[in-house]
Amino acid sequence: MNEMRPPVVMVFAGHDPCGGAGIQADIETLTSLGCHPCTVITALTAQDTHCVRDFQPVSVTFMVEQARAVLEDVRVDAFKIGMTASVEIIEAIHTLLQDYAGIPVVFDPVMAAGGGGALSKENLIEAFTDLLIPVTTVITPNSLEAKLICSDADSLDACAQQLMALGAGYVLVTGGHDKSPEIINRLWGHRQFLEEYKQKRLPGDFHGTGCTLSSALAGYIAHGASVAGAVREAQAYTAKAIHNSRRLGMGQLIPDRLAWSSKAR
Ligand SMILES: Nc1ncnc2c1ncn2[C@@H]1O[C@H](COP(=O)(O)OP(=O)(O)O)[C@@H](O)[C@H]1O
Ligand SMILES: Cc1ncc(COP(=O)(O)O)c(N)n1
Repeated sequence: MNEMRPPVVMVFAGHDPCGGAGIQADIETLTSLGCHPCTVITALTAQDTHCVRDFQPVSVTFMVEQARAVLEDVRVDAFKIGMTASVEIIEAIHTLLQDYAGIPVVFDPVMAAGGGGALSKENLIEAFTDLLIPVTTVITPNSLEAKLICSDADSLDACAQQLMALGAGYVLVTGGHDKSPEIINRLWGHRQFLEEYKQKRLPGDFHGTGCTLSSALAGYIAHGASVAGAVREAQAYTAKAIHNSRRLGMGQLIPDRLAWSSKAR
């Protein structure tokens, strides 16, 4: 037996059968960073490398049963929340997290797929703001999600301040959707702007980049990194996965999240 215990991250997320986003992206990312993912499926989706065709949330009772079974057995070092699909599922995750306060929570407020297609049939914003953001350590909206959640804010800074006032410890707004030649990600924490990260935009459209970045962030935090340190490392990890993306279908490219750990590539 190996006595070394890897950091454990419990992920709440949906399944993407093309393997580019969702729970598979989370498993690949966390595993290649030396963490052990415990995965609670919130929804099944029918999607390809282009877009989402449909999805079905899982039974809430059964989702809670999945999570409780693991939480009563395994010590978890961080939570990551991705696709939540319904208000009912958000309520259940909120109730679960109440019993595990103090464990860092990385929340990627997924509402739609990057390539197109809703990943919820109802408006989740009120449930996000009332139930998940107050228990979040780091929220990772892309700039569109930040503006949707904070619809009355007139700048990204105002969005971030609003998210922190709701209870998020840190806000990382990602700029993958901005279409500028340079991608700018911005980090706020402790009610103030902390840092801006610029990187060259690689040509192409990529599937599951937000899932990869937020899982990597949860992984580094589970390893004990500070939030600012984890943000830097997670961006480097994501950049490498995107740089090594492969064309598997006719739509978006799929980042190679194993490129990090494999010397053969
Ligand atoms: N074309 C790209 N070139 C380089 N990095 C990218 C590219 N697209 C995304 N990324 C990286 O992945 C991160 C997350 O992607 P983004 O599209 O912002 O999130 P989401 O998938 O949640 O919409 C970006 O902040 C950036 O660091
Ligand atoms: C099951 C699932 N979860 C999340 C996303 C969003 O992915 P992205 O990282 O491209 O925003 C997705 N397309 N499918």
